[in-house]
Amino acid sequence: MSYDKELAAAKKAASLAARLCQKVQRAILQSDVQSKSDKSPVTVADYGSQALVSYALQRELPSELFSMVAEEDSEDLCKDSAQETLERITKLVNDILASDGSYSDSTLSTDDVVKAIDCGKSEGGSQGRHWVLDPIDGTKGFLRGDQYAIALALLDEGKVVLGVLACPNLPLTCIAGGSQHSLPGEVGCLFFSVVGGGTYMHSLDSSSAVKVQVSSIDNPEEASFFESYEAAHSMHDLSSSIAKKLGVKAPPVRIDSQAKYGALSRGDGVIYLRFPHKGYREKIWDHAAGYIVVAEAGGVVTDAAGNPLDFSKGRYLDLDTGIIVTNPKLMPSLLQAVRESIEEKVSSL
Ligand SMILES: Nc1ncnc2c1ncn2[C@@H]1O[C@H](COP(=O)(O)O)[C@@H](OP(=O)(O)O)[C@H]1O
Ligand SMILES: [Mg+2]
Ligand SMILES: [Mg+2]
Ligand SMILES: [Mg+2]
Repeated sequence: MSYDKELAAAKKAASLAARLCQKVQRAILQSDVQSKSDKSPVTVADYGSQALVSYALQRELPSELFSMVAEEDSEDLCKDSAQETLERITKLVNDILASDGSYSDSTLSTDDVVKAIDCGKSEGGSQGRHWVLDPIDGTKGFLRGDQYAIALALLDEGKVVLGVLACPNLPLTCIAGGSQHSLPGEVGCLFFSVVGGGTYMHSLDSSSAVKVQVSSIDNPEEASFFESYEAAHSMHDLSSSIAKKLGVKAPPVRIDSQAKYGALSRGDGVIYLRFPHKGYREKIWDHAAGYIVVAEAGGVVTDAAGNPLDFSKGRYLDLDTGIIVTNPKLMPSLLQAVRESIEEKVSSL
């Protein structure tokens, strides 16, 4: 099956959203940031990005039934106290569309923006097609001026068939061994994959793509690994014990967001370890696009027990303890190190 028009629509939608995020990140205001009910941050750019992607996908693919599973909703925006914020988001969305020259026949009202955001309330599942969107993955990184991603994927009958990952602050050249702060040189990458078609990357400012592949390193001593910058999102002590067992020598490369999947897909590092603290449930939008970008570049993504990720169960991923990513050669020894480290952690409690 061809997903050409869906891919073109997804790339356009994610690129527009990336432009909005870049504009906000350059001049973030205190009033642009709110706290959600789970205490996590959300900004005008998260909402604006979600509205833009939703709107652009529906304009680009008018004949398709539209279903989207996305992180944000308009509940907090529809409170009286948020009217100004909603107006600011609406202006941002219209400004980006105007500067791009897209859809010049229409200007969005605040109601249109709320509707576009709330198109993301689908439950997903194993039947039909569903877009999966994280409008800003790594909002904490975005607020620090570090890495973040606009992550958009398409589920078809429960399988991820397409993914686009826009990473506005990711250098075009290798980041392993360095920090996530932008090195001199060009930043802003867009990764895209369609099932069976490989993974490609280009600069956010051009469309000339190169095919990327995960690293083929099979000696852990030469491997470097990625993990969350935020210790609250992943247990750094557990990943350190796994890395030690494997014989990894390099220190962890800590960066925010699914930019980790993008960087791994082009061989910047060989391993990504994610072990949330007890009780956390992973959402599909935090992994769908990253998963296919890595899988189509030849990598393997599983839970801590080695099971493939199942995106067909609704808004959450049901999985065993954590997510691990590497190339096929390293996976068996990584799984063993994970198993042993988890057993040691459990027996020390
Ligand atoms: N306690 C927690 N444990 C694990 N992940 C968490 C978490 N709290 C938030 N997250 C998720 O971690 C994502 C960021 O991942 P990373 O640590 O790789 O940058 C967040 O995405 P958002 O920024 O889209 O909300 C959020 O979904
Ligand atoms: Mg969030
Ligand atoms: Mg996220
Ligand atoms: Mg997000």
